Amino acid sequence: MHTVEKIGGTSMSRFSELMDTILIGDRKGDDLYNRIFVVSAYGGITNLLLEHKKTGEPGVYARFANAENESAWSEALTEVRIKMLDINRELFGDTTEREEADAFINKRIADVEAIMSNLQALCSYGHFQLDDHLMKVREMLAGIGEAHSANNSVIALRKQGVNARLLDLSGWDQEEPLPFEEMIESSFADVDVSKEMPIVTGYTHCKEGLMKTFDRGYSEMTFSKIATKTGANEAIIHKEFHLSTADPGIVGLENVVTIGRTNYDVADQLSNLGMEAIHPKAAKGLRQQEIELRIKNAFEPDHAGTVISTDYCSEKPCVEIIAGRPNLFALEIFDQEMLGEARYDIELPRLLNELRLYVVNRDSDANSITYFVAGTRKMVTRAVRLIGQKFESAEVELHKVAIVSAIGSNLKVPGILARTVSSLADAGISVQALHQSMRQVEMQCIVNQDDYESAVRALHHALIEQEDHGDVICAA
Ligand SMILES: Nc1ncnc2c1ncn2[C@@H]1O[C@H](COP(=O)(O)OP(=O)(O)O)[C@@H](O)[C@H]1O
Ligand SMILES: N[C@@H](CC(=O)OP(=O)(O)O)C(=O)O
Repeated sequence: MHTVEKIGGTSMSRFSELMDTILIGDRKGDDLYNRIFVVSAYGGITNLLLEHKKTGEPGVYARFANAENESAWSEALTEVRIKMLDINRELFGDTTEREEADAFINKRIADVEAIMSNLQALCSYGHFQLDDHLMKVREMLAGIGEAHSANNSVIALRKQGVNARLLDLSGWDQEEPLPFEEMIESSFADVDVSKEMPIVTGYTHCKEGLMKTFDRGYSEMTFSKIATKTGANEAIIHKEFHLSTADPGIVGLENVVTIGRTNYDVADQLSNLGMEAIHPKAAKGLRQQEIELRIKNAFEPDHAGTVISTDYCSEKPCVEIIAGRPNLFALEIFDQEMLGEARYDIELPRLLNELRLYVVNRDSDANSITYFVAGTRKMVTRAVRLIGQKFESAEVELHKVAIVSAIGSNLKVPGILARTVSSLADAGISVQALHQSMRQVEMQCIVNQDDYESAVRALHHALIEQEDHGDVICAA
């Protein structure tokens, strides 16, 4: 029986520590095997290759797609190359391993650069449209990030005598794309996990287009598909911290409590806020095959971590996590013609979707609707213009906001809403809007962007630190 284990990008950036914890540690001989590792690109690399996941700042792909200036994307690609070579130097120093690692990535980057230049030249002729090829470019670029980290891991592990094997699913040099499941099956066909340690790229090139169907966070799709196809005993996601009651980076490692158990419903709420405990679509396959999912701290391998299951519900009602999402835009549409008119509810989400703006939440009253969206300012400004054109009597306003949210598998705590609002008021934070749905798994407060971190700290202090949870809420 084997496990499938995903290593997130932030953890991959601390690779030498991973060698001493999850990859090798004290393991010898057979104990090293029966583990399949799926790796993400090193932290920040996919952001540079595509666009920043949270702020939307353009990377190579976004510059190429916008085609504002012909050389902007190639300068950005050079920047990524330098960054990748820096990582290689840090990992391997002046060794032959470094030469091998550098040659691999230089070749990939040179190939993709040539393809992109040729495509740009071709599309200067009116018969060829850049838009028709953008998704392929996006996939090629994304795949380089994972090929880099996976190849380096194999080089480093082999040097330590581990029989690591690179499974490059990014489709380089492949003639025809296979369907997702077939791609996984054929890649594992001749792998003996009891004697080899597969290091698999988080990006899978496939007919359906992993990027098109799942977009960012795709490595979790590869991970869950491998777990279900190979019949894993357990699926494990390794992260930089334990899944905690709040971001340790904001409230301080000494104030957070580790979450021992939670359910997929809570994980979905976290993912909506951009903290991907697990990609919601990745969770589905694992759930259906009843494969247990565990989130672990990559640097504390002996800790049981967090087990996510379908039916867990905290016995005692309590807030389990304070999560949130900064850098959102509130797009407020006021129109007295709106009363009793369903057109707005139908057309506005469609327009936002076409502009690839992610709607985190919405609220409405008799004559206004506000969407809380994530995306670039450029796209949001475009949305404002298009809404104005479509609904002539509408007045559209934009505000920079953040969402802070209290989440729990059993949130039916008496008076919780009042405690939440008064803790923010006591911290001098003005609440711009408040959401709680009848299912009571989450309570969201909209605050000004500048108040984001202090709001997370105030809620964590009031709703979690006051409770006596010890080190772990419900140890796994
Ligand atoms: N509730 C939380 N528990 C643990 N980490 C959190 C939490 N909320 C936010 N974080 C932050 O998430 C970061 C990891 O981000 P993520 O994108 O999930 O990483 P990865 O690269 O491993 O996929 C950590 O550095 C941590 O600061
Ligand atoms: N590196 C990719 C894929 C991924 O899933 O990354 P991470 O595991 O670091 O969230 C991204 O940023 O989208």
